[in-house]
Amino acid sequence: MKTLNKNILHKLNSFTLVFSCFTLWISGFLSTEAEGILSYALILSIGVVHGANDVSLLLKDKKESSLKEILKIIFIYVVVVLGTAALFFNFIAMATLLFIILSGYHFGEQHWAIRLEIRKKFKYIYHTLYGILIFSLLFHLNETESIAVIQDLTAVILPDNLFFYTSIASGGLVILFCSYFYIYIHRKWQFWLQELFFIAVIALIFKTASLIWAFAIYFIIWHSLPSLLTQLIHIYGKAEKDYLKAYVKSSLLYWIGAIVFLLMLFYFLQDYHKLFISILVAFLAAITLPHAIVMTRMFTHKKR
Ligand SMILES: CC1=C(/C=C/C(C)=C/C=C/C(C)=C/C=C/C=C(C)/C=C/C=C(C)/C=C/C2=C(C)CCCC2(C)C)C(C)(C)CCC1
Repeated sequence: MKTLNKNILHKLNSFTLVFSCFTLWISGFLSTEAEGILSYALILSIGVVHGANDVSLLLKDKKESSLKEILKIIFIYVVVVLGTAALFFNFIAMATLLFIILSGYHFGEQHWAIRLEIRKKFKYIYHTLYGILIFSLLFHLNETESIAVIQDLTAVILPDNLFFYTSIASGGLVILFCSYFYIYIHRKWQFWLQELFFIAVIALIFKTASLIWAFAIYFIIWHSLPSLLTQLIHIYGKAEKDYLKAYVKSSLLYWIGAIVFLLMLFYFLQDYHKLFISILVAFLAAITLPHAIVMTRMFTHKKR
C-alpha cells in the first residue's frame, strides 16, 4: 500500500482536526459519566469494527476464498487471540508493558505509513517510538488516573513522573529521527511543522479530557477512522459510501464475536478488577496482536 494520495490526505487531516475540536467542544457540556458512556460506546462500535474485517483483508490476496480457507483463518485468529489472553493473565505486568509497546507500534504505523515512505531499517523502530510518545503523553497528562488503572490491572504501583521521563525520552528520539528524515527523505518544512502541530493538538486533547475520553478521541478519530479509510482503499480501491456499507456488513459477525468475547472476559474477571477499564484493556490486548499483524501485512503489501 502506497502513502495516501495528497488530496485524500489533506481531506483526512482537515477532518481529523475539525472532529478533534468538536469532541473537545462537546466535552464541555458532558458530565464525567456521560463522557465515560460515550467513550465506551465509540470504542466498542467504531473502534472494534475497524479491526473486524481482518479476515477479508487476509483473503484479499488469495486467489480463491473457499469456506475451508475462511474457517482456517478464523481458527488461527481465534487461537492467537486466546493464546495472547492466556499469556496476558499469566504474566500480567510484563504483558501490559509489551501490549503498550505493540500498541505504540500499531498506532505509529497507522499514522506514518499513509504519510511518509520510510526505509525498512528505520520504520519499525520509528513507528514504535512515535506511538510510545503518544501513550507517554496520554499517561503523563492523566497521571493519577493512569497509575490507578495500571495498579488495578497489574497490581504494580508506578512512580510519579515516570511518564514525564518517557515523554521526554521518546519525544527526543522522535525529533532526532524526524531531523534525519527531513534531511534525507522529505525536505518540506511545512510537512514537519504540521506534524508538530498535530502533536500539540493531541497533547491539548489529552490535557483537557479525562483518561478514557482522551483515549477514545485518539483511538477513534486519529486511529480507527483513518484505518477504516485505508482499509476501504486497500480492499475496494476507493472509499465510497456503498463500500463502507459492504465493509460494515462483512464485519458484523466478527464484531458480534468480539463483543461476546468481551462479555465473557467481564464475567470471569469482574471479581478481580475494580475498574471496567482494566477489563477493556485486557480485551484490547487480546485482540490487538492478530490485528496488528494483518495491518502490517496490508501496509507492506505493495512491496511483495
Ligand atoms: C476477525 C476475527 C475476530 C474479530 C476481531 C476483531 C473485532 C478485531 C479487532 C481489533 C481491534 C479493535 C484492535 C484494537 C486495538 C487497540 C489498541 C492497540 C489499543 C491500545 C490501548 C492501550 C495500550 C491503552 C491502554 C491503557 C492503559 C494501559 C491504562 C490506562 C488506560 C488505557 C486504556 C489508556 C474474532 C476475535 C471474533 C475471531 C474471529 C476472527
